[in-house]
Amino acid sequence: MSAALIDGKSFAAGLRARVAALVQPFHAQTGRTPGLAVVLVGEDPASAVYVRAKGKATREAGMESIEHKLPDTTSQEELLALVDKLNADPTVDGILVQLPLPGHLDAEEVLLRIDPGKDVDGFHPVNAGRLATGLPGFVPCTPLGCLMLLEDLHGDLSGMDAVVVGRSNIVGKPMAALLTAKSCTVTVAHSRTRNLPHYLKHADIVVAAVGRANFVKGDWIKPGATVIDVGINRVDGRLVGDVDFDSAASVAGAITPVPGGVGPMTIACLLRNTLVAAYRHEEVPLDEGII
Ligand SMILES: Nc1nc(=O)c2c([nH]1)NC[C@@H]1CN(c3ccc(C(=O)N[C@@H](CCC(=O)O)C(=O)O)cc3)C=[N+]21
Repeated sequence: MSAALIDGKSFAAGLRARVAALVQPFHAQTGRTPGLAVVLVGEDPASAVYVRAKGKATREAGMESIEHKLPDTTSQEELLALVDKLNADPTVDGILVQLPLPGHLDAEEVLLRIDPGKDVDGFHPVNAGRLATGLPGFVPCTPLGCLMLLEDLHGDLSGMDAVVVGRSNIVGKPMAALLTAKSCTVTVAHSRTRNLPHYLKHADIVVAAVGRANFVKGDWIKPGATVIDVGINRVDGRLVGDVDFDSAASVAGAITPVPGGVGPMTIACLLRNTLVAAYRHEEVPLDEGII
Protein backbone atom coordinates (compact mmCIF):
# COMPACT_ATOMS: atom_id res chain seq x y z
CA MET A 1 0.00 0.00 0.00
CA SER A 2 1.58 3.28 -1.09
CA ALA A 3 -1.53 5.30 -1.91
CA ALA A 4 -2.86 7.94 0.45
CA LEU A 5 -6.25 7.03 1.89
CA ILE A 6 -8.99 9.53 1.07
CA ASP A 7 -10.92 9.87 4.30
CA GLY A 8 -14.52 10.33 3.12
CA LYS A 9 -15.83 9.73 6.60
CA SER A 10 -13.96 12.66 8.07
CA PHE A 11 -14.68 14.96 5.09
CA ALA A 12 -18.36 14.04 5.40
CA ALA A 13 -18.31 14.88 9.11
CA GLY A 14 -16.97 18.32 8.26
CA LEU A 15 -19.62 18.86 5.58
CA ARG A 16 -22.35 17.78 8.00
CA ALA A 17 -21.05 20.28 10.55
CA ARG A 18 -21.11 23.08 7.92
CA VAL A 19 -24.69 22.13 7.02
CA ALA A 20 -25.72 22.07 10.70
CA ALA A 21 -24.19 25.52 11.21
CA LEU A 22 -26.44 26.91 8.46
CA VAL A 23 -29.65 25.41 9.88
CA GLN A 24 -29.66 27.85 12.80
CA PRO A 25 -29.61 31.08 10.71
CA PHE A 26 -32.26 29.54 8.44
CA HIS A 27 -34.47 28.97 11.46
CA ALA A 28 -33.79 32.48 12.76
CA GLN A 29 -34.85 34.04 9.46
CA THR A 30 -37.85 31.84 8.58
CA GLY A 31 -39.10 30.43 11.87
CA ARG A 32 -39.00 26.91 10.52
CA THR A 33 -36.70 23.90 10.26
CA PRO A 34 -35.60 22.29 6.95
CA GLY A 35 -37.50 19.03 6.44
CA LEU A 36 -36.51 15.88 4.54
CA ALA A 37 -39.19 13.29 3.74
CA VAL A 38 -37.90 9.77 3.18
CA VAL A 39 -40.24 7.18 1.67
CA LEU A 40 -39.46 3.50 2.15
CA VAL A 41 -41.66 0.85 0.51
CA GLY A 42 -41.34 -2.77 1.60
CA GLU A 43 -39.11 -4.72 3.93
CA ASP A 44 -35.70 -4.84 2.23
CA PRO A 45 -33.32 -4.97 5.24
CA ALA A 46 -30.46 -3.10 3.51
CA SER A 47 -32.85 -0.28 2.56
CA ALA A 48 -34.16 -0.11 6.12
CA VAL A 49 -30.58 0.32 7.39
CA TYR A 50 -29.88 3.16 4.92
CA VAL A 51 -33.15 4.91 5.75
CA ARG A 52 -32.39 4.72 9.47
CA ALA A 53 -28.91 6.18 8.86
CA LYS A 54 -30.39 9.03 6.79
CA GLY A 55 -32.97 9.85 9.48
CA LYS A 56 -30.33 9.92 12.20
CA ALA A 57 -27.99 12.14 10.14
CA THR A 58 -30.88 14.48 9.31
CA ARG A 59 -31.77 14.95 12.97
CA GLU A 60 -28.10 15.36 13.95
CA ALA A 61 -27.88 18.25 11.46
CA GLY A 62 -30.81 19.90 13.23
CA MET A 63 -33.26 19.20 10.41
CA GLU A 64 -36.57 17.39 10.53
CA SER A 65 -36.79 13.82 9.25
CA ILE A 66 -40.25 12.85 8.03
CA GLU A 67 -40.29 9.09 7.54
CA HIS A 68 -43.00 7.26 5.61
CA LYS A 69 -42.77 3.47 5.78
CA LEU A 70 -45.24 1.79 3.44
CA PRO A 71 -46.00 -1.93 3.19
CA ASP A 72 -44.90 -4.17 0.32
CA THR A 73 -48.51 -4.23 -0.84
CA THR A 74 -48.56 -0.47 -1.60
CA SER A 75 -49.99 0.27 -5.03
CA GLN A 76 -48.51 2.65 -7.60
CA GLU A 77 -51.50 4.96 -7.08
CA GLU A 78 -51.01 5.07 -3.31
CA LEU A 79 -47.32 5.87 -3.71
CA LEU A 80 -48.02 8.61 -6.27
CA ALA A 81 -50.67 10.07 -3.94
CA LEU A 82 -48.09 10.25 -1.13
CA VAL A 83 -45.60 12.01 -3.43
CA ASP A 84 -48.33 14.50 -4.40
CA LYS A 85 -49.03 15.15 -0.72
CA LEU A 86 -45.32 15.71 0.05
CA ASN A 87 -44.96 17.97 -3.01
CA ALA A 88 -47.76 20.16 -1.62
CA ASP A 89 -46.54 20.16 2.01
CA PRO A 90 -44.68 23.42 2.81
CA THR A 91 -42.83 21.78 5.74
CA VAL A 92 -41.18 19.33 3.32
CA ASP A 93 -38.11 20.76 1.54
CA GLY A 94 -36.69 17.50 0.20
CA ILE A 95 -38.23 14.22 -0.90
CA LEU A 96 -36.31 10.95 -1.22
CA VAL A 97 -37.98 7.76 -2.39
CA GLN A 98 -35.62 4.96 -1.38
CA LEU A 99 -34.54 2.76 -4.30
CA PRO A 100 -34.88 0.04 -5.34
CA LEU A 101 -38.68 -0.09 -5.15
CA PRO A 102 -40.45 -3.48 -5.01
CA GLY A 103 -40.79 -5.00 -8.49
CA HIS A 104 -44.48 -4.24 -9.01
CA LEU A 105 -43.87 -0.48 -8.76
CA ASP A 106 -42.73 1.81 -11.59
CA ALA A 107 -39.83 3.81 -10.14
CA GLU A 108 -39.47 6.02 -13.20
CA GLU A 109 -43.05 7.26 -12.93
CA VAL A 110 -42.62 7.92 -9.19
CA LEU A 111 -39.39 9.90 -9.68
CA LEU A 112 -41.04 11.95 -12.44
CA ARG A 113 -43.80 12.89 -10.00
CA ILE A 114 -41.42 14.48 -7.43
CA ASP A 115 -41.34 18.28 -7.61
CA PRO A 116 -37.89 19.00 -9.16
CA GLY A 117 -37.44 21.76 -6.54
CA LYS A 118 -37.71 19.10 -3.80
CA ASP A 119 -35.74 16.43 -5.66
CA VAL A 120 -32.73 16.36 -3.31
CA ASP A 121 -31.60 13.05 -4.86
CA GLY A 122 -31.24 14.88 -8.19
CA PHE A 123 -32.86 11.94 -10.02
CA HIS A 124 -35.64 13.87 -11.83
CA PRO A 125 -34.94 14.32 -15.57
CA VAL A 126 -35.37 18.08 -15.12
CA ASN A 127 -32.42 18.07 -12.71
CA ALA A 128 -30.42 15.75 -15.01
CA GLY A 129 -31.06 18.24 -17.82
CA ARG A 130 -30.08 21.16 -15.61
CA LEU A 131 -26.80 19.46 -14.74
CA ALA A 132 -26.15 18.66 -18.41
CA THR A 133 -26.76 22.29 -19.44
CA GLY A 134 -25.02 23.98 -16.50
CA LEU A 135 -28.19 25.39 -14.91
CA PRO A 136 -28.76 25.41 -11.14
CA GLY A 137 -30.71 22.39 -9.90
CA PHE A 138 -29.89 19.40 -7.71
CA VAL A 139 -26.90 17.17 -8.40
CA PRO A 140 -27.15 13.49 -7.36
CA CYS A 141 -25.52 13.03 -3.95
CA THR A 142 -22.98 10.30 -4.75
CA PRO A 143 -21.28 12.00 -7.73
CA LEU A 144 -21.44 15.35 -5.90
CA GLY A 145 -19.63 13.78 -2.95
CA CYS A 146 -17.01 12.24 -5.27
CA LEU A 147 -16.40 15.64 -6.87
CA MET A 148 -15.95 17.29 -3.46
CA LEU A 149 -13.32 14.69 -2.50
CA LEU A 150 -11.50 15.18 -5.82
CA GLU A 151 -11.47 18.97 -5.53
CA ASP A 152 -10.36 18.80 -1.91
CA LEU A 153 -7.39 16.68 -3.00
CA HIS A 154 -6.43 18.35 -6.29
CA GLY A 155 -7.92 21.83 -6.26
CA ASP A 156 -8.51 22.67 -9.93
CA LEU A 157 -9.26 19.53 -11.99
CA SER A 158 -8.90 21.35 -15.32
CA GLY A 159 -7.14 19.31 -18.01
CA MET A 160 -7.02 16.06 -16.03
CA ASP A 161 -7.87 12.78 -17.76
CA ALA A 162 -10.81 11.06 -16.04
CA VAL A 163 -12.33 7.67 -16.69
CA VAL A 164 -15.77 6.97 -15.24
CA VAL A 165 -16.49 3.25 -15.18
CA GLY A 166 -20.27 2.89 -15.25
CA ARG A 167 -23.02 4.82 -17.04
CA SER A 168 -25.98 4.73 -14.65
CA ASN A 169 -28.33 7.68 -14.36
CA ILE A 170 -27.58 7.98 -10.64
CA VAL A 171 -23.77 7.87 -10.68
CA GLY A 172 -21.92 7.39 -13.99
CA LYS A 173 -23.75 9.89 -16.18
CA PRO A 174 -23.93 12.74 -13.65
CA MET A 175 -20.30 12.06 -12.60
CA ALA A 176 -19.21 12.43 -16.23
CA ALA A 177 -21.23 15.66 -16.55
CA LEU A 178 -19.65 17.12 -13.40
CA LEU A 179 -16.09 16.25 -14.45
CA THR A 180 -16.73 17.64 -17.93
CA ALA A 181 -18.00 20.87 -16.36
CA LYS A 182 -14.73 21.01 -14.38
CA SER A 183 -12.79 20.77 -17.65
CA CYS A 184 -11.56 17.20 -17.30
CA THR A 185 -11.19 15.09 -20.43
CA VAL A 186 -13.77 12.44 -19.65
CA THR A 187 -14.15 8.89 -20.91
CA VAL A 188 -17.23 6.89 -19.91
CA ALA A 189 -16.49 3.17 -19.87
CA HIS A 190 -19.08 0.49 -19.11
CA SER A 191 -19.85 -3.21 -19.21
CA ARG A 192 -19.51 -3.33 -23.01
CA THR A 193 -16.20 -1.47 -23.13
CA ARG A 194 -13.80 -3.74 -25.01
CA ASN A 195 -10.46 -2.81 -23.51
CA LEU A 196 -10.88 -1.08 -20.17
CA PRO A 197 -7.17 -1.32 -19.24
CA HIS A 198 -6.39 0.65 -22.44
CA TYR A 199 -8.49 3.60 -21.24
CA LEU A 200 -7.39 3.41 -17.62
CA LYS A 201 -3.71 3.53 -18.61
CA HIS A 202 -3.94 7.30 -19.12
CA ALA A 203 -6.43 8.19 -16.42
CA ASP A 204 -5.37 10.66 -13.72
CA ILE A 205 -8.78 10.09 -12.11
CA VAL A 206 -10.72 6.82 -12.01
CA VAL A 207 -14.30 6.71 -10.71
CA ALA A 208 -15.50 3.12 -10.42
CA ALA A 209 -19.29 2.72 -10.35
CA VAL A 210 -20.08 -0.55 -12.11
CA GLY A 211 -21.61 -2.52 -9.25
CA ARG A 212 -19.21 -5.47 -9.54
CA ALA A 213 -17.07 -6.43 -6.57
CA ASN A 214 -13.28 -5.94 -6.99
CA PHE A 215 -13.73 -5.35 -10.74
CA VAL A 216 -11.00 -2.74 -11.37
CA LYS A 217 -7.50 -4.22 -10.93
CA GLY A 218 -4.40 -2.41 -9.74
CA ASP A 219 -2.30 -3.23 -12.81
CA TRP A 220 -4.83 -1.36 -15.01
CA ILE A 221 -4.27 1.86 -13.07
CA LYS A 222 -1.74 4.55 -13.94
CA PRO A 223 0.85 4.97 -11.17
CA GLY A 224 -0.09 7.91 -8.97
CA ALA A 225 -3.70 8.12 -10.18
CA THR A 226 -6.59 9.06 -7.88
CA VAL A 227 -9.11 6.25 -7.49
CA ILE A 228 -12.66 6.88 -6.28
CA ASP A 229 -14.55 3.68 -5.49
CA VAL A 230 -18.33 4.07 -5.52
CA GLY A 231 -19.04 0.36 -5.21
CA ILE A 232 -20.97 -1.09 -2.27
CA ASN A 233 -20.91 -4.88 -2.66
CA ARG A 234 -21.48 -7.40 0.08
CA VAL A 235 -19.15 -10.40 -0.27
CA ASP A 236 -19.27 -13.06 2.45
CA GLY A 237 -20.90 -10.52 4.76
CA ARG A 238 -18.07 -8.03 4.14
CA LEU A 239 -18.44 -4.70 2.33
CA VAL A 240 -16.16 -4.34 -0.72
CA GLY A 241 -15.95 -1.80 -3.51
CA ASP A 242 -15.77 -2.05 -7.30
CA VAL A 243 -11.98 -1.66 -7.07
CA ASP A 244 -9.65 -4.47 -6.06
CA PHE A 245 -8.38 -2.41 -3.13
CA ASP A 246 -5.12 -4.13 -2.26
CA SER A 247 -3.72 -4.19 -5.79
CA ALA A 248 -4.99 -0.67 -6.59
CA ALA A 249 -3.63 0.84 -3.37
CA SER A 250 -0.13 -0.29 -4.27
CA VAL A 251 -0.23 1.70 -7.55
CA ALA A 252 -2.55 4.66 -6.99
CA GLY A 253 -1.54 8.01 -5.54
CA ALA A 254 -4.75 8.23 -3.52
CA ILE A 255 -7.74 5.94 -3.08
CA THR A 256 -11.07 5.89 -1.23
CA PRO A 257 -11.67 2.93 1.08
CA VAL A 258 -14.94 0.97 1.27
CA PRO A 259 -16.44 1.52 3.78
CA GLY A 260 -15.45 5.02 4.90
CA GLY A 261 -15.00 6.61 1.48
CA VAL A 262 -17.82 7.64 -0.83
CA GLY A 263 -20.73 6.21 1.23
CA PRO A 264 -20.59 8.77 4.04
CA MET A 265 -20.30 11.56 1.43
CA THR A 266 -23.59 10.44 -0.14
CA ILE A 267 -25.46 11.03 3.11
CA ALA A 268 -23.68 14.32 3.84
CA CYS A 269 -24.54 15.59 0.35
CA LEU A 270 -28.17 14.61 0.87
CA LEU A 271 -28.23 16.89 3.91
CA ARG A 272 -26.46 19.59 1.92
CA ASN A 273 -29.05 19.39 -0.87
CA THR A 274 -31.90 19.49 1.66
CA LEU A 275 -30.48 22.62 3.28
CA VAL A 276 -30.06 24.27 -0.14
CA ALA A 277 -33.64 23.32 -1.05
CA ALA A 278 -34.94 24.92 2.14
CA TYR A 279 -33.04 28.17 1.51
CA ARG A 280 -34.34 28.25 -2.07
CA HIS A 281 -37.94 27.59 -1.00
CA GLU A 282 -37.83 30.49 1.45
CA GLU A 283 -35.82 32.66 -0.94
CA VAL A 284 -33.21 33.24 1.76
CA PRO A 285 -29.90 34.10 0.07
CA LEU A 286 -27.19 31.44 0.49
CA ASP A 287 -23.73 31.23 -1.01
CA GLU A 288 -24.10 27.63 -2.18
CA GLY A 289 -20.40 27.52 -3.07
CA ILE A 290 -19.41 27.43 0.60
CA ILE A 291 -21.11 24.09 1.17
N1 LIG B 1 -33.36 7.36 -3.46
C1 LIG B 1 -32.19 6.85 -3.07
N2 LIG B 1 -31.16 7.68 -2.81
C2 LIG B 1 -29.96 7.19 -2.40
O1 LIG B 1 -29.00 7.96 -2.17
C3 LIG B 1 -29.81 5.77 -2.26
C4 LIG B 1 -30.91 4.96 -2.55
N3 LIG B 1 -32.08 5.51 -2.97
N4 LIG B 1 -30.81 3.61 -2.45
C5 LIG B 1 -29.62 2.96 -1.95
C6 LIG B 1 -28.39 3.79 -2.24
C7 LIG B 1 -27.19 3.43 -1.41
N5 LIG B 1 -26.85 4.61 -0.65
C8 LIG B 1 -25.85 4.66 0.30
C9 LIG B 1 -25.74 5.68 1.23
C10 LIG B 1 -24.78 5.64 2.22
C11 LIG B 1 -23.90 4.60 2.31
C12 LIG B 1 -22.91 4.57 3.42
O2 LIG B 1 -22.91 5.45 4.28
N6 LIG B 1 -22.05 3.56 3.48
C13 LIG B 1 -21.07 3.39 4.55
C14 LIG B 1 -21.14 2.01 5.17
C15 LIG B 1 -22.51 1.50 5.45
C16 LIG B 1 -22.48 0.04 5.88
O3 LIG B 1 -21.62 -0.33 6.69
O4 LIG B 1 -23.35 -0.69 5.37
C17 LIG B 1 -19.67 3.52 3.98
O5 LIG B 1 -19.49 3.29 2.77
O6 LIG B 1 -18.77 3.81 4.74
C18 LIG B 1 -23.97 3.60 1.39
C19 LIG B 1 -24.93 3.64 0.39
C20 LIG B 1 -27.75 5.58 -0.93
N7 LIG B 1 -28.64 5.19 -1.85
